[in-house]
Amino acid sequence: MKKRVVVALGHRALGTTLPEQKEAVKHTAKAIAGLVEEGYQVAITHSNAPQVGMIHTAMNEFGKVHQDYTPAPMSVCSAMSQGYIGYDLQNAIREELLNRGIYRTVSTILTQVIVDPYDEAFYTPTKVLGRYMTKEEAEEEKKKGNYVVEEPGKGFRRVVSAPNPVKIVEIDAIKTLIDAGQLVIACGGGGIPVMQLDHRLKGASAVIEKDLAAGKLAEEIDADELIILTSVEKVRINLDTPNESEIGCISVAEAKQYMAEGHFGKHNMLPKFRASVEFIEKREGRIALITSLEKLKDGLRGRTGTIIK
Ligand SMILES: Nc1ncnc2c1ncn2[C@@H]1O[C@H](COP(=O)(O)OP(=O)(O)O)[C@@H](O)[C@H]1O
Ligand SMILES: NC(=O)OP(=O)(O)O
Repeated sequence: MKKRVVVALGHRALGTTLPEQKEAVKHTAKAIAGLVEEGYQVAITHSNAPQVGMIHTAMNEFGKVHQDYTPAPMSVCSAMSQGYIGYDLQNAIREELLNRGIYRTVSTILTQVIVDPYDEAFYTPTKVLGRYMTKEEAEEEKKKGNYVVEEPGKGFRRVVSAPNPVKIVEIDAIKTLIDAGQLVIACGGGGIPVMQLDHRLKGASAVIEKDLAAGKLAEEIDADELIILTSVEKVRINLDTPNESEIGCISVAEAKQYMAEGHFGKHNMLPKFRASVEFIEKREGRIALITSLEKLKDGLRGRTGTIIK
């Protein structure tokens, strides 16, 4: 039977601006096409923090100049980021597959992810987004009820909540496409965060960690492997200390120990570890691989990367 994998693409796989993205996805598509050639069933998810910040700025700041342009909440900006990224990514993968003589439909599913309105994250927004602002602009944001944080020497930035993903709304559509052997891009940017109010889904002002959503997706489609492609070949412990060292192949128990010891940042490596551990613990035989796009092939063969099993 074909191995089923979820690939979570980080910042490096996408770039930020449109010209950067157009170039980056060509490179990314080669890695994904390589997986397809090797016979993997692939579902893809991706980062969106730089893009959603850019879209949010565009939507909300042009309103000051053009009065007909109404502001868009974060959830709508998340939806736009899925389209903005998915469009280029799906076409780049489709093209790369065709170059290799493989015809396969690649679709982006606009995906909503339910979050808990009482999630602790809503009380303490910590996920940094968007451009740097001046002190005056930051004060304006605060008056609107938004949260900002100062990065010393650089300026102020918006911070939003990063609640846990609870349920993927469009999971049946995603499963149907995967079961049909098609490639799916889903839960982009962690999914559009929504709160369930009876039959209604209401957008939440938040951005879900894409690694946690990738883990949830991997669990829901019963994947065999969770592959998190970031900008480093291996995760490190004791970062920026004389004892810094790379993590190779480890057990879930070791991964948990490193998490408990506080080796990882709340919004970079910790979600990758949390997603991996939760995914692996649910079924025997699963693997999580954290490595760079360039090292994917070697990582799959167990030759490099941080591997948790
Ligand atoms: N413990 C760590 N080991 C390796 N890299 C780390 C660690 N902590 C932070 N980083 C940094 O985190 C970055 C990747 O995080 P991030 O950019 O948030 O992920 P993503 O690739 O998913 O977008 C790397 O570029 C690396 O410099
Ligand atoms: N949604 C999300 O986690 O995006 P980043 O990976 O860009 O932070």
